[in-house]
Amino acid sequence: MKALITGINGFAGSHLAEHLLGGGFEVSGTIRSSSSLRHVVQLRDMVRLYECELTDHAAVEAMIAELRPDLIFHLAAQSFIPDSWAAPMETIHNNLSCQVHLLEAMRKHCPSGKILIACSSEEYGQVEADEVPIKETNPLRPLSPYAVSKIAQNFLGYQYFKNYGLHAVCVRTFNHTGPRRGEQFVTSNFAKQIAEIEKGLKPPVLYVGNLEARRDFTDVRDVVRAYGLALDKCEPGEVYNIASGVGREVREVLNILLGFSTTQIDIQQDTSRLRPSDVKVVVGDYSKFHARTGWHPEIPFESTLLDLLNYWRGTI
Ligand SMILES: C[C@H]1O[C@H](OP(=O)(O)OP(=O)(O)OC[C@H]2O[C@@H](n3cnc4c(=O)[nH]c(N)nc43)[C@H](O)[C@@H]2O)[C@@H](O)[C@@H](O)C1=O
Repeated sequence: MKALITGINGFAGSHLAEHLLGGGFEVSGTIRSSSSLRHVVQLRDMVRLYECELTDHAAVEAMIAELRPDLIFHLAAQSFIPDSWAAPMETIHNNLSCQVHLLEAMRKHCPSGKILIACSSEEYGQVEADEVPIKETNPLRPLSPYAVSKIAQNFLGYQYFKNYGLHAVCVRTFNHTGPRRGEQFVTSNFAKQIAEIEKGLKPPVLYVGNLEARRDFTDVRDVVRAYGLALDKCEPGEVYNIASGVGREVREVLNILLGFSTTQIDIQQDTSRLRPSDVKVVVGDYSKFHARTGWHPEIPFESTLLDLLNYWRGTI
């Protein structure tokens, strides 16, 4: 069975590659010409890499026509929310053009393939206190250009299923983390700062943004397992939450990470890390996905954070 991962050198993409290789899949993945390959370097001999700019429709069509994958895991995206306020059109254009190019190429060259579209809990946006934990049926009230782009990706999957019968499954993944998480995201950013302070590479001050936001974190290794199950067992045209069901304040995340270190560290708010709007509470209900697949997150959050901190301790 041939699987294609867009953004294989990314955080989730590299973990998914390892998971699928373990399951006996023939794995290919897209990278950009500027990619460093650092997350897939150890897999170089086991995966086939396509240098393919997904915003280029001819390049995508040529790749899909050649490979004709059975499964596509579409993970590549501009995924850092603050960047979407700084450059909204870039996020919208990037996330939508990649999606349309893949769906069009599939329709022509591998119409019986399956595609997983990595969408986001950000689609729910403004969530009221009585709507938590959030179900897939919750209204979508997006609060960032990124959220709007993910809603559009989500509905493109639905539209291609309805129009052409393409097997498109959308997952709304809540926050996830673990080793290799990009350093701009909160868990990784705090962990990297701690590792730098421990090594004396920066003064003992850890900068933070809004510590009051409550988020639902899952280990990336549980998330990629869910992605495999989604294409194996879920209904096309449908959307599924992937979450842990547990909400934690960012302050709690910080305290867990600090608890792994014996170094004395001061905390300081950096106002440039605050956002034009930050959803207060995001906690997901994953019962629809569980009913279909039997999936539960398995890795304790503390282990995830320790693995992440140790990743930075070994990287910098
Ligand atoms: C589901 C969703 O998940 C991710 O988006 P995100 O939630 O924006 O992730 P994050 O790690 O940047 O922020 C989480 C929370 O943490 C707060 N926060 C406090 N202090 C800092 C801080 O210093 N840095 C950052 N980055 N955040 C901070 C920040 O204000 C926010 O409330 C992406 O995968 C996205 O693609 C996606 O789909």
